[in-house]
Amino acid sequence: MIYTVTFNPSVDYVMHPSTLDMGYTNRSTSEEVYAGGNGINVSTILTELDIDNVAMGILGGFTGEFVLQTLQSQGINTNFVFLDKGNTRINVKLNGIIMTIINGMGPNIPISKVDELFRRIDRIQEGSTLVLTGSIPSCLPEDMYDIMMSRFENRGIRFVVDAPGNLLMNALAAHPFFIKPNNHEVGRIFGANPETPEEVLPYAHKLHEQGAQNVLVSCGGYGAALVDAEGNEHTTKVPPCRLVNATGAGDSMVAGFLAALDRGMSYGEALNFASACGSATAASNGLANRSTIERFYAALNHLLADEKNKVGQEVVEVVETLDENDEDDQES
Ligand SMILES: Nc1ncnc2c1ncn2[C@@H]1O[C@H](COP(=O)(O)OP(=O)(O)OP(=O)(O)O)[C@@H](O)[C@H]1O
Ligand SMILES: O=P(O)(O)OC[C@@]1(O)O[C@H](CO)[C@@H](O)[C@@H]1O
Repeated sequence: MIYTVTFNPSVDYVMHPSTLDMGYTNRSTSEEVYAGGNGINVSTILTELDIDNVAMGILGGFTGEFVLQTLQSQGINTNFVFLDKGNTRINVKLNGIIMTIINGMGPNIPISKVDELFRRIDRIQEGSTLVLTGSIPSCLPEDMYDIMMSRFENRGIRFVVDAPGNLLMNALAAHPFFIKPNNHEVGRIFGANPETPEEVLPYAHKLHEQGAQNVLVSCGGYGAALVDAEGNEHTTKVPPCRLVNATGAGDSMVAGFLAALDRGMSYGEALNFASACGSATAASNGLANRSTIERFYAALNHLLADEKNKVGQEVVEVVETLDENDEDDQES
């Protein structure tokens, strides 16, 4: 069973302003509201792919109720601790000419609620996977993931960590099963500026040597690279597509990689499937649905096969058809 943990979930409020002038009233042409937060996004995609999982974390107030109800209406298994006071944050995504994001700080979380969450995690079985992903609210210790991995080590639990900077680096000593930084995060860690999958590979090897088993580095529209648990390297691409909203694209990759391994795919195939999940979300309003993921996976396999065979045109046609089908999906 896979368990995701989200310490600071959110209501993701996406607005589509045609202007964004500071100091003036700007108006949005449409809005969407989603249950968000990294672990919650991972659980949403896992559920979409029929992989058993439970979303855990801490919720509060009317916004917390919205998140819980949304997840339950999507058939996602939940196990959240509820705060006595304070509201789950609202993260505003201004999807205009350039995406501008304002993420809330989130409520104050008393340590008693963290203890309650830990007691629930204590009950998970040997062989489970625990996904620790996203930022930690400033009211909690910065080394929270470290604390958790120490508490739950020697219990036969696989850890997945997708977190920025020190949160990630501190976690390496506990040999997480899988980490997924993006190319910018890797660049900040090593004082470099890698952009492409080929450029991130040397840094992925370093993170592998420092303790992480599988290191998947996403590179936005360039694709992604993987140094797997055996130290073998793989790279992948994304099918050409129109970027709609990349919020949750990284989380979709985390879910896709775990789902693929669960289905018995090889590491290389799992990387391709993860990339299809990420790009399917980047090309969707909200997180991708299953049929979009499957079409993107087929398109990516076409692209990779075509590259091998040096044919090219067919891929463009497949993806153009995908774009049209996706628009149909979203309207229905
Ligand atoms: N412009 C794009 N076109 C196609 N696919 C994209 C694009 N941007 C992101 N993706 C897909 O999403 C994956 C993750 O993107 P990215 O490297 O930006 O991760 P991230 O920063 O962790 O994402 P986020 O924090 O937005 O969830 C990429 O590897 C790719 O599959
Ligand atoms: O403020 P954080 O915790 O760093 O990021 C939160 C967030 O931006 O990440 C998710 C996408 O990955 C969104 O659903 C959510 O709003």
